[in-house]
Amino acid sequence: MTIQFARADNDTCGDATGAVVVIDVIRAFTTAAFAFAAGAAEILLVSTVEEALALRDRFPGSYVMGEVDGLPVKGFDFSNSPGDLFGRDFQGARFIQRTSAGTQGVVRSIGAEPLLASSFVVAGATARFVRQLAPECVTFVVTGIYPPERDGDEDAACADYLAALLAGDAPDPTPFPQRVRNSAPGLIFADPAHPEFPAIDLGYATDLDRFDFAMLVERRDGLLVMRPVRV
Ligand SMILES: O=C(O)[C@H](CS(=O)(=O)O)OP(=O)(O)O
Ligand SMILES: [Mg+2]
Repeated sequence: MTIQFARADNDTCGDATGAVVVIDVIRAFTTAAFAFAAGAAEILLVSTVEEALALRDRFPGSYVMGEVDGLPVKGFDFSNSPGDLFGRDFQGARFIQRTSAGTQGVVRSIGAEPLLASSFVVAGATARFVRQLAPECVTFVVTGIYPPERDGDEDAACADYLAALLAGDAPDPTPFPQRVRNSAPGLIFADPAHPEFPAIDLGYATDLDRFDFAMLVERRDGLLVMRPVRV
C-alpha cells in the first residue's frame, strides 16, 4: 500500500479533502488523549470560549477544558493540561475543548473525511487506524504554526513519525521527543521561569504510543464529536 502525504496548517487545512490528521502535540491532543484514557466518552471540539460555555449549559454534567494564550480560562473546569487530568476518573464523561491551535485546526478542516486528531501519545494507534482505511492520500495539519513566528516542529515531528509508520517503516523513536523539546513551546514548557507552563506536560507530550486508541472526529447535529477508537 502506497500512501501520498500532504501538509497543511490552520490557514490552509480548509482546502484539504479525504483523510486528514490534525496534529497538536503541545498540548491539545495530548490533553484530549489523557481525558479519554481517564474514561471520557467523547469530546466536543469548538473554536471559541463562548461556544464551549454554551455547550456546557446545553449538556449538563459535561466538563469544559482548554486555554487562551496557553493559560487557564475563567469559568472552565480544566486547563489544556494532561497533568490536570492524569490519575482522575472521568468514566463516561463528556468534555468540551477549546484551544488556540489544536481545536481550531479541527474546526477549519471542513473538507476532511475521515477526520482524526493526533499527537505522539496516540500516534501508533492513529497510524494503525488510518492504514486499515487504506486512503490514497493523508493530509497532516501542523497546527503549531501559530502564532505565525512558530514553525510548529513539535507537530511536524509527529507528522514525520506518522508518515513513517504509515509507510510501514519502524522508525527509530529517539529523535522525535528531542524535536518536541527543542520546539518553541517545548523550550517554554521546560523553562522553570514559566511555571504556568508545567514541565510535566512536556513529559506526557513526548511519551510515544502511550495509548492504544486513535481519536476519530465525526460531525453530528452540527457538532464536532471526537471519540476514542481502539485499534
Ligand atoms: O495550551 C497550549 O499548549 C497551546 C497554547 S498556544 O497555542 O501556544 O497559545 O494551545 P494548543 O491549541 O494546545 O496548541
Ligand atoms: Mg500546539
